[in-house]
Amino acid sequence: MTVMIDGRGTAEKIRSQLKGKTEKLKQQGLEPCLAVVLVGDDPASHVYVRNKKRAAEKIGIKTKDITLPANTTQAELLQLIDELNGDVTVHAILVQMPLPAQLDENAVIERIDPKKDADGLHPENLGHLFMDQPKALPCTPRGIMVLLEEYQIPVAGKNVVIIGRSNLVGRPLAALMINADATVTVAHSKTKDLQRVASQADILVVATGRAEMVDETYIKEGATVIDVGINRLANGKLVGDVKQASAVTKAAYLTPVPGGVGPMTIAMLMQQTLELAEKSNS
Ligand SMILES: Nc1nc2c(c(=O)[nH]1)N[C@@H](CN(C=O)c1ccc(C(=O)N[C@@H](CCC(=O)O)C(=O)O)cc1)CN2
Repeated sequence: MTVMIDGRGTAEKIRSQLKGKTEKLKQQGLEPCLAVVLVGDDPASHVYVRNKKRAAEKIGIKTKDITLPANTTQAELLQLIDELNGDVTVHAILVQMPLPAQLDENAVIERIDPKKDADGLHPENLGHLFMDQPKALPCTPRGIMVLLEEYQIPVAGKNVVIIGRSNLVGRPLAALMINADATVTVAHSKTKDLQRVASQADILVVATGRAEMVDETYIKEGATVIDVGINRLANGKLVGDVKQASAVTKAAYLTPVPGGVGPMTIAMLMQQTLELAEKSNS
């Protein structure tokens, strides 16, 4: 029988621990503050940002909300980031992705002070991760590692296959897995015989952005399957990149969608905000 990995419950547990940590910081005179920058009208981004602000509020983290129109220029956004970098009351900065097409995401991420990089996506922080000396970490990959730890799923010596090579998930997760002594394969749209590659995995992470693409033919008997996808179907139903009903015939562990990796991304963002605030004080 497949164990469904409860990301929502794990995130809730982490959030309640973070609440205590926030209270302690406040007693020391430090009020942790996360700046949340949202540009444009992408409906999913609005939902995620709202959920992030709610999570912060529940924990006691202050947010500074900046919503900009879809026609914001690169110069305007960079100027805003410069202001947030220089604002001593802001400890962490998050720019919600994706940005409208006229904006250069990499240049925006690079402008954020690495010491205020809530998403852990600045090249300096990715460099520290690749050197196995992590500082701020990308939130979704970090959340996946915490879930594996929580369910005592060993990583060292295991074959890990990650389908997807994005800067947000695939690439940093590969580094985290290598640092945890896994043998890692990163597969992508040009990978030949993907089913054969995927079915070698003890831990299969799917981040393709293609609804229910992966079924039991990609999965080794007894594997752990981590579904990073979030796709809204025409009928409004939310599904992952893994066909869950098919995956349960093979997987020993599986993350659901919703309620798996997504809530962990937000919990890790909160944890990182507190860590950055704490470090700003030392
Ligand atoms: N700056 C960033 N942008 C984006 C990131 C990121 O980590 N940093 N990741 C994704 C979106 N994302 C966070 O921003 C995110 C996506 C989904 C969830 C989540 O909790 N999903 C729920 C379902 C929510 C729904 O009803 O739609 C779930 O899976 O249970 C959290 C965060 C791209 N952009």
